[in-house]
Amino acid sequence: MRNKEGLVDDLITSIPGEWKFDEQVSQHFDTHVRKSVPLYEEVQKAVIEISEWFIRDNSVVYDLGSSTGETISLLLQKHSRKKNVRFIGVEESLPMIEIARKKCSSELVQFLQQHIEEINEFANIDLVLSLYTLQFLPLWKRKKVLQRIYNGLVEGGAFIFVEKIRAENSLFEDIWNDLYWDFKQENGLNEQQVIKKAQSLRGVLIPLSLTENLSLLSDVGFQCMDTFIKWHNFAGIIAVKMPSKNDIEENTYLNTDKNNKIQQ
Ligand SMILES: C[S@@+](CC[C@H](N)C(=O)[O-])C[C@H]1O[C@@H](n2cnc3c(N)ncnc32)[C@H](O)[C@@H]1O
Repeated sequence: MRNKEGLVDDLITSIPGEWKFDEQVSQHFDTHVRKSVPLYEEVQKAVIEISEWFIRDNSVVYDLGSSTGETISLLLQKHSRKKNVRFIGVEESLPMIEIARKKCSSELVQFLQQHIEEINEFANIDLVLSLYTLQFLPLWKRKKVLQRIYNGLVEGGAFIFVEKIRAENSLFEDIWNDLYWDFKQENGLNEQQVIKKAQSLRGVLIPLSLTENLSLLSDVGFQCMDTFIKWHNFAGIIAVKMPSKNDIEENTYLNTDKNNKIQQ
């Protein structure tokens, strides 16, 4: 049975270790993701709500791994009254982008068919999102991408990402996995499909624990982070770029200078 193609959902097939977001997956992605990712809609809703704190007129927003454009279409609606907010979806799969372009037809939205790790520089960004996507990057690329995100954010800008995670302890790893498989079956996937999907993701989806994700963020410079959602082996994290110490010192100096002038 090894290396045999099998159904991972009623209309999606895959081979062990070869999960891909190809034409077939893209066509059925919006239904498949709701069957296989817990709290998918609640997470979208939470991210859209949090975005209010970071998006204003003229903001630039990136969605890394934008798939069928679900998040960007919700952001477009939410911020429609603001002026000139630009949304950039980065996505390697062309079939995904074709669906996303139909869902989000607005001159404010741009979808780039590109590998996230090939974006060498982000600049002056207010908000970067990456939902269920960094987990697909090999570990050695993940930190580089996070560093570029941190460098490209304006001070006060945020990075929000959601990932499948490993438990901190093997006891919980067992419980979370069993509950996750129950969740999938309660949503209509059968046992064979659940096993086939797990096989197809081998070596493709590489989760880190919550602590490992937080320490990667801290390694690249983020000092202000929190978890905004957690369901067993899934977590949503927000990290905000704070002004650097040098900038604070510079501001203090400027303020002191200003104060001196006022006193003179
Ligand atoms: C699970 S889906 C993301 C779901 C989407 N963010 C949402 O909330 O509906 C992962 C997406 O990331 C894309 N992707 C994976 N690795 C990528 C990479 N290195 N560069 C660009 N896109 C990537 C896949 O093609 C896929 O569409």
